[in-house]
Amino acid sequence: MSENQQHPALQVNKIHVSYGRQPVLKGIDFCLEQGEILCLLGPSGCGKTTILKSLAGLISLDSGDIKIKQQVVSSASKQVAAEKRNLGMLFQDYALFPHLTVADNITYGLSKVAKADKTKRLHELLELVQLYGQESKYPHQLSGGQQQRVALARSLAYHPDLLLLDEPFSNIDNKVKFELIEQVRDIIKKANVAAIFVSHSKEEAYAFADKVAILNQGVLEQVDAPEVLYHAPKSEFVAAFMGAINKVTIANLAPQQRHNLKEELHCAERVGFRPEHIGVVTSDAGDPVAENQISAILSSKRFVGSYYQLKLDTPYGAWLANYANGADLQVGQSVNLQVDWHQAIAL
Ligand SMILES: Nc1ncnc2c1ncn2[C@@H]1O[C@H](COP(=O)(O)OP(=O)(O)OP(=O)(O)O)[C@@H](O)[C@H]1O
Repeated sequence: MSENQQHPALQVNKIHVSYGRQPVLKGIDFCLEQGEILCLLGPSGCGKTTILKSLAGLISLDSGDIKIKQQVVSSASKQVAAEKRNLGMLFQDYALFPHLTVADNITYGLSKVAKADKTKRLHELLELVQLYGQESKYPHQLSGGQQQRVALARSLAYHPDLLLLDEPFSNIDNKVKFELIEQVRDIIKKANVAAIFVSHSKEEAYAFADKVAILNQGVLEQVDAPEVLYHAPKSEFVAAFMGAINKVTIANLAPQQRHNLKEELHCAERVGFRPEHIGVVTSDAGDPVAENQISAILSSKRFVGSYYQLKLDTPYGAWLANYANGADLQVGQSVNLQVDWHQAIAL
């Protein structure tokens, strides 16, 4: 095993950061392997940009430390200058030089490299970001996605140890965004560089990141693969942040519902389940309710494309359900619900 594979590319150890007397990061702790992509995700003001600035060396720490490739770059007593951290950066506005060609933009940071090596690296990078043949063009002659790939090639030019991406897809048209995300992900994987990505969008995080770190008011709630965050959130905040969730207090559940819960949930106080885990059975008012079903009234419905999102008044409160045949349902009608309790999670 090589040196790089044995040690994480990045270690963030219990960092605390304040602006004046206001604590903003409260003990953030995570690691990243070489070639791994982590997304920082959370509501506005939770501290995503502050983490990125701490990694970039633009903000000093109150305590804790940051190591890049085993070297401490930030601690309460040490601050390696931003330009000495060997970081690549990619921002939402590409920040390409409009008067320079693609080739000159890409090699901008390689001024101290010998000409032959620079040309070799340029060709490798053009190949990597699939812009061969475009090297003499100027930024305004390229699409937004192509410009972002030029910016990415520039940020990878000097083999950074860590790539920082600050909302790089937010200015890209939705129609081509996910294609670009896939391309950028492929490029980062080929370059085998560790990358930290800040985003507001769950969908971008799902498509781009290997792991997602969910932040809440300066605290890291959970770091996991997107599927784990969605299906096995460790807190109610993460559960709700990752998508709609129906909540129930177990003590209120009828015994025939409660006994379908997984055994390990029997000692939880509250459980939640996703709207896709409710089956909807239409019924006529007055029809008997089957033992495993719950009767409810449809309070609203919303067409969201491949299904309808139903809002239901149930004996346990308002729930959401996803239902394909929503066109046939009338607001105000009674329906019976069958919850897949096996999918419920502790909150
Ligand atoms: N220079 C500053 N001085 C004082 N407080 C600041 C400063 N920059 C940010 N903050 C505060 O620190 C907290 C975290 O801000 P930060 O920009 O890291 O959040 P964020 O998660 O990136 O937010 P957004 O998603 O809106 O960009 C917020 O409460 C913000 O108001």
